[in-house]
Amino acid sequence: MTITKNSIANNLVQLKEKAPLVHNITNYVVMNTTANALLAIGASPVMAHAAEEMADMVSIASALVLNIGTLDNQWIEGMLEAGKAAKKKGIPIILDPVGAGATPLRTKTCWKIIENCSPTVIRGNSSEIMALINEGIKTKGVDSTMSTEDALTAAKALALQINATVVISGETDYITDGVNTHSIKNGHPLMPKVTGLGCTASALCGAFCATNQNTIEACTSAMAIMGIAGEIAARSSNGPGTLQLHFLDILYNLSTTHIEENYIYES
Ligand SMILES: Nc1ncnc2c1ncn2[C@@H]1O[C@H](COP(=O)(O)OP(=O)(O)OP(=O)(O)O)[C@@H](O)[C@H]1O
Ligand SMILES: Cc1ncsc1CCO
Ligand SMILES: [Mg+2]
Repeated sequence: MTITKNSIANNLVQLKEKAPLVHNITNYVVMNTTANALLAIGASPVMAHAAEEMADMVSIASALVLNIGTLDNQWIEGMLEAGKAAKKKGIPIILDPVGAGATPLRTKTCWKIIENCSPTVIRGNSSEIMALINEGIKTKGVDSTMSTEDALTAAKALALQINATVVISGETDYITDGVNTHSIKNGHPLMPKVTGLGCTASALCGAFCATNQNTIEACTSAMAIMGIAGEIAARSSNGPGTLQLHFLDILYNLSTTHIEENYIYES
């Protein structure tokens, strides 16, 4: 099945109409930029991680994003509490496996979350996704050293193994449930020079999944909009600093025409 420009544009309209509350347990580096990106797209962000308030916060949220970027034991406890509550409530859970493959704690924690909370979506870069199913892969901190083409076989296997949608970001983004795969060729090489745009992509997957139960279409919409906004923002940016600012403004102002004129998709 093809995911058309029209469905991307409709998903964006639907998101803005519903303005879903997205609960994020995310890292210190990106909390501010992620919250701003969610506001710019039309969602409502909250960042909260205390285990004691997870059930209450999840009870009012429409999606949960678990990002292990600056994890510690208390945060892991909060993520598991939130994940279990979200599963019980039936809202989508997005896992961002930041730095999986860089240290054993990160890879082990991802699997603990997968086993206890069965996430709806995993969104990571190529090294992180490969490391989840191959212990031999070493991630360079939080950055990828591989192409998304290299990681696609691993992504499909992971998706089938855990019954989730897997999204790999990079020059080409792939969105797969193990059987059907969609690819987005939008984006700009300056994007990985801004920290946390991957974390933003995961949060946008959360916002789109909150308002569209077709997970693969929701994630394709999120990745297309990330890429289109990044590409347009890069046209007026001299480097990562201005790109970060322009990205937020373009995200806020993104129109159906922007999507129609720039969407680059392959199935
Ligand atoms: N070489 C590239 N060309 C075009 N777009 C890119 C490129 N690399 C990354 N992107 C885009 O940048 C965004 C972030 O993806 P990236 O793979 O850098 O995430 P990440 O490694 O998890 O980042 P972070 O950990 O800093 O959050 C995605 O929307 C992706 O499509
Ligand atoms: C740089 C960095 N380190 C831990 S989390 C993070 C943000 C991008 O993933
Ligand atoms: Mg990342």
